[in-house]
Amino acid sequence: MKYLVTGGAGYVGGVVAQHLLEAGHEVVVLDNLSTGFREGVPTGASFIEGDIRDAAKWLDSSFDGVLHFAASSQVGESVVKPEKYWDNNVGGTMALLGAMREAGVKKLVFSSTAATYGEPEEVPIVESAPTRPTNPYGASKLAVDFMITSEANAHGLGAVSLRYFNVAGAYGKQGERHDPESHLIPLILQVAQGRREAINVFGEDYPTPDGTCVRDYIHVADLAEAHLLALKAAEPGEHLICNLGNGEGFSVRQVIETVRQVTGHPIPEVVAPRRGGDPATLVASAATAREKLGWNPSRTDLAGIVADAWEFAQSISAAREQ
Ligand SMILES: O=c1ccn([C@@H]2O[C@H](COP(=O)(O)OP(=O)(O)O[C@H]3O[C@H](CO)[C@H](O)[C@H](O)[C@H]3O)[C@@H](O)[C@H]2O)c(=O)[nH]1
Repeated sequence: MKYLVTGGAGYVGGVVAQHLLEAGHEVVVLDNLSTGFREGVPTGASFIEGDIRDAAKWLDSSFDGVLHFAASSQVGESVVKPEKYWDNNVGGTMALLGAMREAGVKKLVFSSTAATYGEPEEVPIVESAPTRPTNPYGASKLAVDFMITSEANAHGLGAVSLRYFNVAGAYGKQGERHDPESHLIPLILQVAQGRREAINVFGEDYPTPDGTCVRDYIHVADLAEAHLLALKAAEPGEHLICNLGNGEGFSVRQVIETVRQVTGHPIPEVVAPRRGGDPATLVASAATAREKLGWNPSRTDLAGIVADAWEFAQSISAAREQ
């Protein structure tokens, strides 16, 4: 099959593109390199440097489906620059859906997020939980989910939205890196590398066992496998929404301790004020993904996830020093 992967020069999109190639598919990556890296596009994929708003230039009936990752995805930035999120995530996806309709491409897998739920009433979170996003990033992704449902109902699109919890780890040459770095595991690894003195713990007075925020960390390769299963499960005229997480929560302090064990570095920590908009606990129920996609994550051990992230962090530092 031939698939368009938007955002395929980014972390998750690149890993999914790699999995598609390994499964024998033809892959065309469309990425404007605003946050992605050209070298992250897997070998064997064709690459178009371009914007999703112009997808109609390249999308034609030779494609069997689209996997859509291209988006702005920084929660903090979305609060100060909401217009960027409505424009890129909502406007961009509207253009992409229009191009798909014109070209007769009827299958879509969309990268949605746990941020669509906001502060949950109950954990683990099921897909029928209330969606009350606490920031424009989550709101823009929720708006896209609604857009996709209506496209499926009106025009027969077969779609699956995958709501990711905290994606981590690495696969092949793709790992997590942002500029500036803002995510917990890569930041702690920078401390282990001596590039940062200490890790800030954003709040230790949450209603959790050790007072720090609890998240559900999922290996990027397990996440990628769900996308290939979603392509098989997508049915014309239907929009399926599935959470992707391991169903087990780890606190910020547990993650720091795991990084100490994996890297052998002491990792000093500094308690800092809470970060705005952080829910105390986000843990997925992935029962829908297991039942409807046949998904069965196998890399659920946090130390293993951190070890893969550590190997990637070391490889990019070695490349930087050359
Ligand atoms: O220096 C840091 C960085 C993070 N944290 C804490 O570590 C946890 C994880 O933070 P991340 O920034 O790594 O991840 P988030 O849970 O905030 O974000 C994830 O979930 C969001 C939705 O809520 C978005 O989908 C986002 O892209 C995704 O990475 C949070 O409690 C955060 O407060 C710290 O204590 N110190």
